Amino acid sequence: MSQPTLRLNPALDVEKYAEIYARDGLVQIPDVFERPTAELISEIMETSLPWALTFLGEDGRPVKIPMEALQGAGPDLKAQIAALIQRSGQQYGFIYFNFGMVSAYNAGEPRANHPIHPVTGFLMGEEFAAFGRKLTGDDAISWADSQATLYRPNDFLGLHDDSASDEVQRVAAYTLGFTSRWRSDWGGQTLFHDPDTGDVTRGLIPRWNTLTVFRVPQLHSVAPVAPYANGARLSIVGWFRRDR
Ligand SMILES: O=C(O)CCC(=O)C(=O)O
Ligand SMILES: [Fe+2]
Repeated sequence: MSQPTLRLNPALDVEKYAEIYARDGLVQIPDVFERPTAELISEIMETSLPWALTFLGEDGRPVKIPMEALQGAGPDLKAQIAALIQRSGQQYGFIYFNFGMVSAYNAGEPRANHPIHPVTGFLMGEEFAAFGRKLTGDDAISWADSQATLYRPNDFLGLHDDSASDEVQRVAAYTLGFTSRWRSDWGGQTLFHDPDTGDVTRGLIPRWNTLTVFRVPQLHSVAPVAPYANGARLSIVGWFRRDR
């Protein structure tokens, strides 16, 4: 069977979406890939990524625990997670599964010919950067980084604004949704917060084959996935960047 071409859906009306981005600093683009391409990426995410549980550690750095190590994990991990949840009420915190696509791509892991690498390469490449420039109007965008994320019931990403640093210069955040079935009371929405009132100005349900792009810095979070959610929230997330 021949592989579908990795490219954005040629039918996308980028000018139309650029107007929305300029007006709102946030735009959602459905059918971002042609269906066979989206199905291929979905299948890779559902079946073959070596996920690691990641959460913000006490020292402010992410802790990462490979999925297979979780089976045998004992009370120590449970205590670490309980402490993270406790801290997240006072300060920034998160817990979800991830797979760092760019570092894996550069290191040839989990193996050199893993099917996710062409996806990472596509997102790092010129077609996606050019799309980012056209969409945001920022000509300095030179590439996009990426990580795959999986949220189970109770996973969350606390309030933050994606502020850039000198080494990591973020123009806009993007998420590529690959959640195929979601109920609107299952949580997991990407939430945008009014900094003055705390009201949620937008709450975007997890979707499939949908690209969301938003200007940063901008306050946002991922709502905790409901304990009774019957599924996982899958996406690829990253930033259009101007460093490099
Ligand atoms: O998954 C999302 O909807 C947002 C992710 C995000 O905000 C981040 O990774 O910084
Ligand atoms: Fe973010």
